[in-house]
Amino acid sequence: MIPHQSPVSSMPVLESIESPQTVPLVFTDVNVVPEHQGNELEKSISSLQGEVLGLKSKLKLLDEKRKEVLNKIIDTKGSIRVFCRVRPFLLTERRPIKEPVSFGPDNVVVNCSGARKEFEFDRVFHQSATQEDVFGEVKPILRSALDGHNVCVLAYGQTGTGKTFTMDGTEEQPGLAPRAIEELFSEASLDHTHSVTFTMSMLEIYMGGLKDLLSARQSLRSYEASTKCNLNIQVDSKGSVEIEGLTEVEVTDFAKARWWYNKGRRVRSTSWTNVNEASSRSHCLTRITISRRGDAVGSKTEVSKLWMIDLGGSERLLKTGAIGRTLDEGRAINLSLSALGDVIAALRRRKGHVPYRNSKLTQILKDSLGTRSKVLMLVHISPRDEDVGETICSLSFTKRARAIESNRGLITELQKVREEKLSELEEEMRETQENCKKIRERLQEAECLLSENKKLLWTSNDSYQEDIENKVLLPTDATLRSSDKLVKISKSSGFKPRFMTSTVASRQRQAMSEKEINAKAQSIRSVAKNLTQLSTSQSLSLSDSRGRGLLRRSYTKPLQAAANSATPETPKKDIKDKYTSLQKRNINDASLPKSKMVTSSDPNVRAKLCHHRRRMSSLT
Ligand SMILES: Nc1ncnc2c1ncn2[C@@H]1O[C@H](COP(=O)(O)OP(=O)(O)OP(=O)(O)O)[C@@H](O)[C@H]1O
Repeated sequence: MIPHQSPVSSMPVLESIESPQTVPLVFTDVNVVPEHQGNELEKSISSLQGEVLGLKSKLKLLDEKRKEVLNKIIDTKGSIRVFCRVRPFLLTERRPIKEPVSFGPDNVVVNCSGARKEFEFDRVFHQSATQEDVFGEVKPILRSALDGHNVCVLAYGQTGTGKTFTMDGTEEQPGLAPRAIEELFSEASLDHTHSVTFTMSMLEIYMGGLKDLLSARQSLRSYEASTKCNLNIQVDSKGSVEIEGLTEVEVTDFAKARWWYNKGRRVRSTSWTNVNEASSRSHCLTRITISRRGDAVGSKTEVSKLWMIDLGGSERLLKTGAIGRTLDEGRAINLSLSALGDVIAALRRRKGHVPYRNSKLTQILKDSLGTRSKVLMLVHISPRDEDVGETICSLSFTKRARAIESNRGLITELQKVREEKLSELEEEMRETQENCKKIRERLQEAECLLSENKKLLWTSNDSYQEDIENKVLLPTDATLRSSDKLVKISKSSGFKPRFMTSTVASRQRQAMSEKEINAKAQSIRSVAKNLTQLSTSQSLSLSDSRGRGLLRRSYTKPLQAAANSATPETPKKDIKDKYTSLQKRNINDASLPKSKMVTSSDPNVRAKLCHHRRRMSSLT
């Protein structure tokens, strides 16, 4: 392995041959990179390349292991996990003397008309639980999505119990969806063996129809627009579900994803009900499609989906005071929730026939609610005594889902074995992740060093080539004095290896281009000077960025001063006259390149000139 040192510092030989004189001396080459250095660089590069390859394959193996262990953990815990979140009392709500709902870490007890009902969950989030606490439980399942599994996170519950709060959150307390998207990007950025891309879609199931929330048409925010949506649900031969015509946007970073997500949320249908001021009247589905491809040649692309679903409120229609369309919306929501319950019940009984076709919701989720996928359901309940009836309904619904993987029937002995297995797996997972982290860090270092060394080698080869081409061979003391082609230079004179300094040819080229720039800048200056006296609304374009740089340096202050002095009191006619005469001069000035001609915001004038869009202010 190559020692960790910067490429420039990989020249200890220079230090060791210091002269014993009072002024310490170091030596460097003049004409060419010493052969031994070039060889060292090449050796270092090939060794680093080997190391990078080795680390990548190690990382791949560890990643496979991590995937396997995570899968085992999720399977042991249950591929359908059900959590319960209890909403805190709102400021407007009266707190009862005896609260009807009490909870432990993994159970909820509801007291209703003297009867006591108990429900078990994988975890219960109390009123004081933060968004971060909830996200902590969702995180591992996101890793599964990146590993190629379809994942479904569903927020279920009565209207006004906090489903939207959990999924979307607020600016200060972001919910699961934005946190999950951010986590996906951060995890993907750590993956050195795969390239990962994300696309995003959002849709709403409203009154039994599908509404594309990211479509340009939806900005109309009208009901009519939604009914015009024509999205068909298709299932391919592999059982993968696709929605024909659904807008899918590629999101390259978290900021973009967040922007699209907020756009979709704004379009969602909400209306006022007795229970919630901005009640969601539909199921809102956000889909992140993850495409993951290995770096190795011939690697296949794995595609998986992460669904984040804010279900419409399950509700007793009379209680919400719904009439007219709101009543219809409530009915549609309840129908599809009941279809979802049926699907889950069928999966639980492992029945051959699963009634996916009974609602759009279950049709869409067909490939994400099955055996190979991971499901996380968050049931939301209200702490109020007025809501006890709905609370029991919601808890009973999720009890069906949980029963698919329920451990209730297991005897204590078996449960103990399961717990032990889980803690072993979790320990294995921690170790694997730790190893992955170490290898990733070393890989990053090696890749960085490799690219620096390559750059160095490339620069030195390039300089060498230039010198040969121009037949410039400087006679030096060094060539005479030393067989290893070194020359004395003072240490204090800012030592640089030969291959890091400019060559004669490049210096000549630089001098020539500077001359050219100066000439161009001279003509530009005269134009700019006149121009700034006119108006700041007029524009100038320079095709030569180097000239622009020069102009910027020399004219920043005068231009600003001129712009400031071009006060609103300056008579417009005067400006126009001056400007027109200047234009005539410039148009006739053949020496002035077209791209440097002056243009005006006046359309009549502009027609005669080149099309320049850059504003004067952009040059300052
Ligand atoms: N955990 C919580 N902490 C603080 N406020 C909450 C919490 N959960 C919900 N709320 C508040 O309760 C109100 C209702 O929540 P939200 O709109 O999320 O309910 P919902 O279940 O999505 O309702 P609907 O089904 O009608 O859309 C909101 O004002 C929300 O801010």
